[in-house]
Amino acid sequence: MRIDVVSIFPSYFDGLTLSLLGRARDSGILDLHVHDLRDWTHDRHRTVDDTPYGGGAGMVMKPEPWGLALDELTSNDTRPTIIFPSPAGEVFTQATARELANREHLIFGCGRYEGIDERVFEYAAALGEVRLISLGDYVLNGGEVAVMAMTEAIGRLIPGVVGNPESLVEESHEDGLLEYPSYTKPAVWRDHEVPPILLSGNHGAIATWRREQQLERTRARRPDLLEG
Ligand SMILES: NC(=S)c1ccno1
Repeated sequence: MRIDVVSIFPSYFDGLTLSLLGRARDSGILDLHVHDLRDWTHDRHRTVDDTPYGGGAGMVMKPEPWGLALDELTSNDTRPTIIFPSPAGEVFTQATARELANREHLIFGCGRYEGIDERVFEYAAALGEVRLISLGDYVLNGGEVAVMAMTEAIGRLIPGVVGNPESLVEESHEDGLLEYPSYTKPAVWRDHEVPPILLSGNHGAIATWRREQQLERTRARRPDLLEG
């Protein structure tokens, strides 16, 4: 999979050289490129924003640099998926991550200021599948943090990125429930004991207990996941 990220703060993504995704990039499993939107400006000040038509506070990202960036980044392929993090977008879930992990080419566009000129999304629709996606109902200062989160959630699902694919199965949201609690040595820590069932060696009983824990935690913390 190829991922292109466009931002006015490309150094935000230095963290994507570390750990699993860093190793996936080094091995060629993940072909990730981070770009500075200002590289597609042509004025002395490398301007990417201007005042909003209709008035209002703040600045809006100009369409021209985005148009040039998208033209260049989509020139070699069929129809990439072009994702813009936005509090006005669909909510990102594990199902979204699984869906997008099957794409060949993702382009992430990080908005800043009061957002990107709406015509960029209209223009991009002719170049690929456009998705406005939100991490949740809150506002960030820009899309970079959201792209870091989405890139990790998607990247870890790409075959070969995580050493043991089994570890991807029993995770929160993989089966629509929250994951069960995990424990490791010592069996007693500061008078806190590991649940005895986990020391029993009875794998059937352990599996049943873990499922019960998943349901109990989901009912308590995320009852919405059990509706419908
Ligand atoms: N909630 C999201 S993803 C966002 C992006 C920018 N501001 O909020």
